[in-house]
Formats: sequence, C-alpha cells, structure tokens
Amino acid sequence: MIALRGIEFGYDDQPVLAGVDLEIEEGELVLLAGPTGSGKSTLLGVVTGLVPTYSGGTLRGDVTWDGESILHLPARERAGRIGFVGQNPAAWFVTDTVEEELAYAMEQLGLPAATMRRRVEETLDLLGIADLRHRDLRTLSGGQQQRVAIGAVLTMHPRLLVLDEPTSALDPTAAEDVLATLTRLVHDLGVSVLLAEHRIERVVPFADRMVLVRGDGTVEVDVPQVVLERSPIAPPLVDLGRSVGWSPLPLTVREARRRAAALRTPLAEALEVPATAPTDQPAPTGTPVLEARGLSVAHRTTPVLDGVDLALHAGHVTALMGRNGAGKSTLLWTLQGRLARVGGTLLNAGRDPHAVARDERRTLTGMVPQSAADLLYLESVSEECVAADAAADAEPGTCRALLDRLVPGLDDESHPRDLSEGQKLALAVAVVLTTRPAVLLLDEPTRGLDYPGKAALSTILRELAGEGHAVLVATHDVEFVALTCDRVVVLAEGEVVSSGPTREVVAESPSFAPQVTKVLGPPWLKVAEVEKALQGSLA
Ligand SMILES: Nc1ncnc2c1ncn2[C@@H]1O[C@H](COP(=O)(O)OP(=O)(O)OP(=O)(O)O)[C@@H](O)[C@H]1O
Ligand SMILES: Nc1ncnc2c1ncn2[C@@H]1O[C@H](COP(=O)(O)OP(=O)(O)OP(=O)(O)O)[C@@H](O)[C@H]1O
Repeated sequence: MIALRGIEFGYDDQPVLAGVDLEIEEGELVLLAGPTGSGKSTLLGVVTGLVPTYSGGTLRGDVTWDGESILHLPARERAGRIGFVGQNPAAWFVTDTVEEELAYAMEQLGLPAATMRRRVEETLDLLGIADLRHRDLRTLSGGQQQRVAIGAVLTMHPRLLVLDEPTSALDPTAAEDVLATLTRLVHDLGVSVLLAEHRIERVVPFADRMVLVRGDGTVEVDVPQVVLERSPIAPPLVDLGRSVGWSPLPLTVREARRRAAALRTPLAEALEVPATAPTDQPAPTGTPVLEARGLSVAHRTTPVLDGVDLALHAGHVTALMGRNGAGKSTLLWTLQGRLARVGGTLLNAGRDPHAVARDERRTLTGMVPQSAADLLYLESVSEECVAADAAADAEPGTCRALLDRLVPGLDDESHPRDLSEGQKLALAVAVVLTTRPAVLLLDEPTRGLDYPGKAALSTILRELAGEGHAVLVATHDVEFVALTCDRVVVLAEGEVVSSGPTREVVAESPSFAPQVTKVLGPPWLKVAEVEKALQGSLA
C-alpha cells in the first residue's frame, strides 16, 4: 500500500535517517521502536508528509502510495487516507469540545451530516469516551486527551493510521483496550497501522512486524521475534528469556508462562535462602517530610479528590497509579501547592505549600509536570544546564551530567524546541533534579524514554532516595514502578483505594502487575531478582 524507498533525511550536517526502505501492506500492524532520539517520529513524519514541510531539513528518496509517488503531496492532502496522532495530542486540537473535535476532520472532508453523526457515535463507543462528549478539551486528563485524538482521526476512516506513542498517557487497561480496538480495525477492515512506541511490551503481542530504528539511522525490519533476538531495545519478558536462555524468545506472557515451568523449583528454593530471596525496603517510620490528610480538591464545582491521605518519607520512592482521570495530576499539583484545596491539611517540612510564595514553593518541592517541555525556555541545551546549575547553586556540570545519564551525547548547541520528545523530557528532568529538593514529584516521567533511559532514571531516583529525598512518581508504566518504587498508592475516582509495598499492591492487581510477576507469580517483580536467585541456586 505505502512504500518508502531509499529514504535519507537530515538537518544541515546532522543525518537522522540513512537509507530506509519499508513497505506496509494492507491490514498490517507495524511497530516502530528504537532508542530515544533515533528518528522514529521523523520516520512517521516522512510517511504523513509533515517531514520535511514543517520540520525543515533535506529529504531524499521516494514515498509511494499504491505505486504512485506521493513525495510531493502535502500533508493535508494525505490526511484523508493517512490519519496521524502525534506524541503530544493536545497540541493538535483545533476545536473546543470532544464532540466538535471528533467531527472536525470529517467537516473538512465535506462528509454528509448524517454520516458524520453516525461516525461520531461509533467512535465515542469504540474508545469508551461517550461520557466525555460535551467536555471542554482543555479540562481533560492526559489519557482522556490521547483517546479523543485517536478517535478524531478514526472518524475519517483512513486506510493507514500513523500513531506516535499512542499508549504513553494511557493506563494499562485503556492501553490494552485501544490496542485491541486498533487490532480489530486491522483484522476486520484491513486498515494498516504504523505505530511508534517505547513500551513495546504493550504492543509486541499485537504487531505483525517490527521496525527497529538503530542509532545510526538505518532500520531492521522483520517479525518481532527475529528483531528482538538482538535488539538493544527489549521488554522485560525478552530480557528474562535471554537471561535464562529461552529460544525462540517468548513474546507474550502466556508463552513465557509455559516455558517457566522449569524455573519453579529453583526459584522456590531460592526463596528459602535470605541471600537469594528478593527483599523490600523496610516500611517507612518516623515523621514524613510531606503529609496530606483528608485532601479534597475540586475543579470549579466538580469534585476531583475526596479525602486523600498521603505521607511521603525521606528515603522512599512512592508510585501514584490509577486509571486515566483518577486525579493523579491534580494530586501532584495540590501537593506542590499550586492548586487550592477545599478541605484537608497539607504540610511540607512543617509548612503549607499553598500558603508560601510561588518562588519559594520551588525550593520546597521539585515538580516535573506532565508536559515537561513547559519547563524549558532558553535557547540551547547548554544554556538550560548552566542556568539550572546556577539557580540551584550546584557545581557547574551537574545538570549536564544528569542529562548524559538519561540520554547520552546531546549536542550542547541544540535548541530545546528541536529535541525529540524523550530528549526534552530528559532535559526537563535533569533541570529539576539539579535543585535536589527534599520532595520530588514527577508526573509520567518515562514518556519518550527508551529502556536504558528509564533504567538510568530509576537509578537516579533510587540514589536521591538513598540520600534522604522523598520521591513521588505518578505513572502508568508498570515496569518502571517494579524497577523503582518501594511503595504504591492507587487512586480511583479521587480516593485512595489501596496503598502498601509495591510487591503487595501490584501482585494483587491484574492491570498493574509487571511482566515478571505475570509469568512467575509473586514475589518476583524484576528480571534482576530472578537472575540473582537462579545464580544463587546453581552455585
Ligand atoms: N529541527 C531540528 N533540527 C535539528 N535536529 C532535530 C530537529 N528536529 C529533530 N531533531 C533531531 O532529530 C533526531 C530524531 O528525532 P525524532 O523526534 O525523530 O526522534 P524519536 O526517535 O522519535 O525520539 P523519541 O523516542 O524521543 O520520541 C533527534 O536527535 C533530534 O534531536
Ligand atoms: N480544569 C478542569 N475542569 C474540570 N475538570 C477537570 C479539570 N482538570 C481536570 N479535570 C478532571 O479531573 C479528573 C482528574 O484529572 P487528572 O488530570 O488529575 O487525572 P489523572 O489521574 O492525572 O489522569 P491521566 O492518567 O489521564 O493523566 C479528570 O476527570 C479530569 O477530566
């Protein structure tokens, strides 16, 4: 259906894509993966036509649709057949309400009113957003926005859907629902899907083929099984498979569980030995750094948080999880002090953050917001880093060193606006971490980060905790939680519905359990724990 031939693309003297050939057939779901900043969004842009029209840069090669070149067909004329949802869907909204947004693209195509009406209704149901239909787009949570954006392109019935990290803001259940919906379109209607994603554990089970963009701008294209044999980008299941020598590699939890039978005895034995059994941080004791009691918060007249109790202790990393729209971002901004509450008490180091002046709040609490790029306002990576060091009175080079751990080797002179999403996020995280606040709040800090980047963030947060900081991470990334967090607090409809040690909370929940727990059962959470236990039992 669509074919890329000999695609080369770059900015001035910086090559991004170096000779990409790719064909996508009708009714195929193709997963695009690769390191942060490797060129995934760029490749999607070549397909939609947004690159090079809006990106600048030089493009060589050809793009054909049913055999005819569309290289010079502008993006808006490709839009009827190629539907695109970008990494930051809210930035693309053109109307005010959910219903208007779903109808907008069809109006542009001049479809009859009755058709539009029917497709809006179908789409609201397909994506489970019927109750949001009259809502103002600006008041939606991140995950709600992502679903509306996907719905808005589906109404056009495109033959090819191009999606950039479509599940990054979705809770695990919503992500599975959206992927199941896409798969149904692929199987039943012959729609094709090209989808870039970092959390490939979510997509691999649905993918027909996988494209790995290597760091040098070339690609490897094959079935996921083959690409993952050697890929530096691999989900925990594949890491586990490689570690214990499974071949072929299992791609689904179900396959892995069958293979895992042989591990049960040695793992059970390892549990009996203190040196090889997984251990948890002892439960926090003493006075918390930050304590909220009975917090209630409303957006205008709509109650969002209802009687939330939460305590953050020095030395601990806590995860805040829960469905899209549960109130996680609202809670973080309330703890930070920006949002007013209608009830309850809140103390950070003995003070009420809402009552302190805005500038001083920043010294009490570090906050990486969901749209992390909002924190970046200077002209280059190095200016951001130098300013962050100066503002925090940190040793020169501190921010840059943090950044290099998250995404190595960014050019000092790059403009933050030109960074990939993951690079922007890493820079914003580095800027906030440089101030080393006693309390650190992060809202979905793994979007756009590859597995090595996430592992580095995990290590950095553990180090900060080790030095006595208190950290709270709102996230849907169950694998990151398993790797990083001691405790988990789950919100549902503005109330805390469960909280406790990570191992207990996620083991009890089919949607929050990481892959290792799903395959091996509790108490196993991480590949490293399994490796340690098996080495111990062989020794
Ligand atoms: N306008 C620009 N000028 C110079 N370099 C750019 C520009 N836009 C993007 N880049 C660079 O091109 C490379 C590819 O970016 P792209 O957004 O395609 O990466 P990605 O693989 O999608 O990353 P992520 O995983 O973070 O989403 C990055 O190194 C980025 O810094
Ligand atoms: N300004 C606003 N006016 C009205 N309702 C709002 C406003 N901002 C947020 N909401 C609603 O409050 C609820 C909680 O939103 P919040 O962003 O805190 O959720 P979340 O748990 O962070 O969601 P996600 O996981 O999707 O990011 C949602 O139903 C959201 O639609």
